[in-house]
Amino acid sequence: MSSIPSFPDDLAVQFEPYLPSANTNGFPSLTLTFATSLDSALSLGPGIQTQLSGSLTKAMTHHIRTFHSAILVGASTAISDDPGLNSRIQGAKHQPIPIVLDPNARWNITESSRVVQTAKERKGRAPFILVNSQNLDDGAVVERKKMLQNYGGGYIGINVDDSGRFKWETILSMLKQELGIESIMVEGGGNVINSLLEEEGNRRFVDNVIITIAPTWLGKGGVVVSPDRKPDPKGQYTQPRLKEVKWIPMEEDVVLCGKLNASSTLYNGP
Ligand SMILES: NC(=O)c1ccc[n+]([C@@H]2O[C@H](COP(=O)([O-])OP(=O)(O)OC[C@H]3O[C@@H](n4cnc5c(N)ncnc54)[C@H](O)[C@@H]3O)[C@@H](O)[C@H]2O)c1
Ligand SMILES: Nc1nc(=O)c(N)c(NC[C@H](O)[C@H](O)[C@H](O)COP(=O)(O)O)[nH]1
Repeated sequence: MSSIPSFPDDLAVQFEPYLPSANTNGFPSLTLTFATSLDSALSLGPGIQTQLSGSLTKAMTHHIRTFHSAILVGASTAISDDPGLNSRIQGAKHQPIPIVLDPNARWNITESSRVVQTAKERKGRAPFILVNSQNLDDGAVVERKKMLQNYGGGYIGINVDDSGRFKWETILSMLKQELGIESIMVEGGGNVINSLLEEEGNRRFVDNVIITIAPTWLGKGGVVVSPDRKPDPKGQYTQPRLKEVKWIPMEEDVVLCGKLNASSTLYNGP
């Protein structure tokens, strides 16, 4: 994996207000970062890795990774992209811990997975994979866990809810308590991003948002960012709308920065 040229200082300074800061809600600071097309697609389809960022916005992503204790993706992204989940920016001073949400232990991570190779070469950290607690004793999980522990990673069991998912509240407090994680950069995919943008118990856990918008349409069938409108018990939908918005043009892309946790706009429906 080749190294990415450093991110220019005059651009880096523009992102400072959107970097993690100590959170008052007791959870790690959460940054949502992804690249999207003009039709809100992350990729051409499930399982298809699709390059959207240009070279400068790619460098921006790797620069931002160095400010986070952890980087988090869903199992389908891990399976389709075989990601490194490290920062490949020249002179990276800090590497985030990779976290993968994989309740059903679908990801067959091996010694030759890129993230493990990266950890072996000390260019990044070994991942922690979050599985449904019931799958911790599964033979394949036990083997993979042993392999990951050699490099400082592992598997962590979490109980799932009725829909087979982890609650974000549980994920975030567990990561803080067990791994000492203070900030998390969530990169995708669609399933993970949409669930974070939906309300959980009347709240959302996203603090900062940094979205790269590329000048292209991926067409129907793509993996799209479009959360379900989940009404609260009074039937109201709280529309997530960014505050303190900044648009930063970068070569052919534009990067949208904003904050989500300030009070959101109420949408009363048609
Ligand atoms: N453009 C980008 O910035 C970007 C970023 C990441 C991924 N991608 C692309 O997105 C696609 C994958 O997205 P996707 O939506 O298919 O899958 P995903 O990566 O969001 O993974 C979904 C899986 O993650 C797990 N998961 C998610 N939320 C969970 C929760 N709350 N509790 C427990 N488990 C949970 C489940 O196993 C679920 O099936 C790929 O094509 C990938 O290349 C693009
Ligand atoms: N910023 C950005 N621009 C893109 O054009 C694109 N396709 C991604 N995709 C994100 C990516 O799919 C997941 O975050 C990875 O899976 C991480 O992969 P690496 O660690 O870089 O190897 N991200």
